[in-house]
Amino acid sequence: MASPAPSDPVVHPLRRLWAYATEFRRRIVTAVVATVLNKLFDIAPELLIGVAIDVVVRTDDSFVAQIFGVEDREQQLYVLAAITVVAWVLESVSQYVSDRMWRGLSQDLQHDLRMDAYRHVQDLDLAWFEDRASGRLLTILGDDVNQLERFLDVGASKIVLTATNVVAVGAVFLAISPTLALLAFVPIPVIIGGSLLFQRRLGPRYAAVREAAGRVGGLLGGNLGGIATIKAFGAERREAARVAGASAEYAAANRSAIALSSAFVPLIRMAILTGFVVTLVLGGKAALDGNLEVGLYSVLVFMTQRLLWPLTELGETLDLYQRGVASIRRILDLLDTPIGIRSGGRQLAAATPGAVRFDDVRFSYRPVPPGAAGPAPASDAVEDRLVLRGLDLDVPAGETHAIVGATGAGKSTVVKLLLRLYAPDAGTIAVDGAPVEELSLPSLRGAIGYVGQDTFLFDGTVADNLRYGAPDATDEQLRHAAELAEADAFVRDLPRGYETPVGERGVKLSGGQRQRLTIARALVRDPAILVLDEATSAVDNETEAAIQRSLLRVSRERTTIVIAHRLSTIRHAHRIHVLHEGRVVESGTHDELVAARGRYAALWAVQTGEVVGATG
Ligand SMILES: Nc1ncnc2c1ncn2[C@@H]1O[C@H](COP(=O)(O)OP(=O)(O)OP(=O)(O)O)[C@@H](O)[C@H]1O
Repeated sequence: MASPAPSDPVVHPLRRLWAYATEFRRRIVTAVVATVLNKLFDIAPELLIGVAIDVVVRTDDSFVAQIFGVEDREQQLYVLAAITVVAWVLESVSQYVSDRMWRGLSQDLQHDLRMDAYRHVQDLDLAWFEDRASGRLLTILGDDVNQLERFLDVGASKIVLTATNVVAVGAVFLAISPTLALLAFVPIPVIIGGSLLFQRRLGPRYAAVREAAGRVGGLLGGNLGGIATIKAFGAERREAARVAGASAEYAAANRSAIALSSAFVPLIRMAILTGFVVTLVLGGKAALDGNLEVGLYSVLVFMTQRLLWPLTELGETLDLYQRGVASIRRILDLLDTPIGIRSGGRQLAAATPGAVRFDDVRFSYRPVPPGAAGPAPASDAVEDRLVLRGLDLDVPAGETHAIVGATGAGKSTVVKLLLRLYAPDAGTIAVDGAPVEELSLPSLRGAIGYVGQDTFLFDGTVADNLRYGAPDATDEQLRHAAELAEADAFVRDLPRGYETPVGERGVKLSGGQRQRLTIARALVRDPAILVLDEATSAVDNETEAAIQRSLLRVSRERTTIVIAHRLSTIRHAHRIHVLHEGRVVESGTHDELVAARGRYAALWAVQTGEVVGATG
């Protein structure tokens, strides 16, 4: 979609949608025109009935006789029949066009909006996601987009139909009898006012229904995801009772909304009755007194029905409108969320050497927004929250460096900054001399093979998962990477080898198997920089030793950054950096650091069993 939606929340959501939907404007206008024509042809038969009565009553002085110059009554009726057929056909054609247009629009627009919103969400910063429940996002991308679809499918055309109806029928009334028009229109403000009142009172009840539906959904999602824990703790009955409670609340909320909404149409019917009776009696008297043509009288009686009946649907239409508008606002607000981390313009060469450098990098997960820092005390608070406080790191191309430190020291944060999952508050991070923010995100992330602590696999086959970062990789390349990650042997033993489905999040594999596949997945890309964050923590000692040997081989050809708690796994690194309180406090080879008798030496002593005690 070309033009961005105006981000001013004061602008009405429909105007924002209009601004967004540049490609659809012509179709929207066509749909509106078709709907207006459809309504006009739709009320034509009532007019024609009046004209027919006019023919019967006034014969050669009739309306048809005057306009078409046909004097014979039978011929006048043929003329009328011809006009009726034409009006009927045109009504059908315009209805077809109108339906096709609105339905087509609703499909295309909902598809575009959903995809734009989804793409936008994918580009948003990780920090943004951490502040939001994924359930709410799912609601916007799912329910809200569907709500917009329903509004365009049904609501928008109903609004146009109702408006056209009031204007066209009102014009007929005014032309025939201004006094009666006034009387027939009296119920309209009552109906509209009543509808709005109903809406206002129904609104909170519908909101409660949606809220309750959200709770049921959230509970079901959480329980199905944690089914193993539920079983392990024997909590099935308790959980079933919780779901039953939430489900009953949902039903109760719905019942309360239904009780009110069911009363709407009967009440509106009373208002219509008034209008109808007034037209019937007063119009009838005028006809009897000879002040109103019989044909016109019949038109008015039919028209009152025409005018007022569609208004019974006003409540439903307003409901669709309100829900649609609320959904449009939520979707467009999401689309207007600014992207913090944008792709740069520079490309890294495919065979970039992969030197990594951090210079005086400061970072906190909760940066104080500019201008919102407030007076002096804020700076202390910010200082407290800093995870990295002036980090320097120099990893020359092709070397293997390790980062160690206590849990929570900020080791994973360092590699997340390198991947630009977050942006530093100060300092620079560069790959081969290029600041990461100047690099295109795909080329930066494409140069890094990342194996995180979270061994996330997608619901697909082993081969699908291995190809995730390199869709064009050959079977041979997959096998080679799997061999390096000590995964090939167990994959071959799986029922369908590389074509075995791994299940949602890889649940059909063991923790160690998942970990080995995530390592293989990173190696398939043959990246210039390999980042291993606790990559072997879930495998047994034997497998770990085997993976170590393979990694030693692969790390010779590329820059490797390893984060590990088990120091035995990184003792051969070119350099080891000890992270403490947001800075590198010691750097050197294993032997140098042990000899220096500092923090690293203390950690090493604990792990080799020489000393038992706390370290940090
Ligand atoms: N997304 C986040 N939002 C807020 N704070 C975070 C977030 N991720 C990490 N932190 C905090 O930042 C600090 C550093 O976390 P980090 O994951 O980098 O530590 P680590 O050294 O890798 O720890 P571990 O060895 O346990 O993996 C911790 O205090 C942690 O609580």
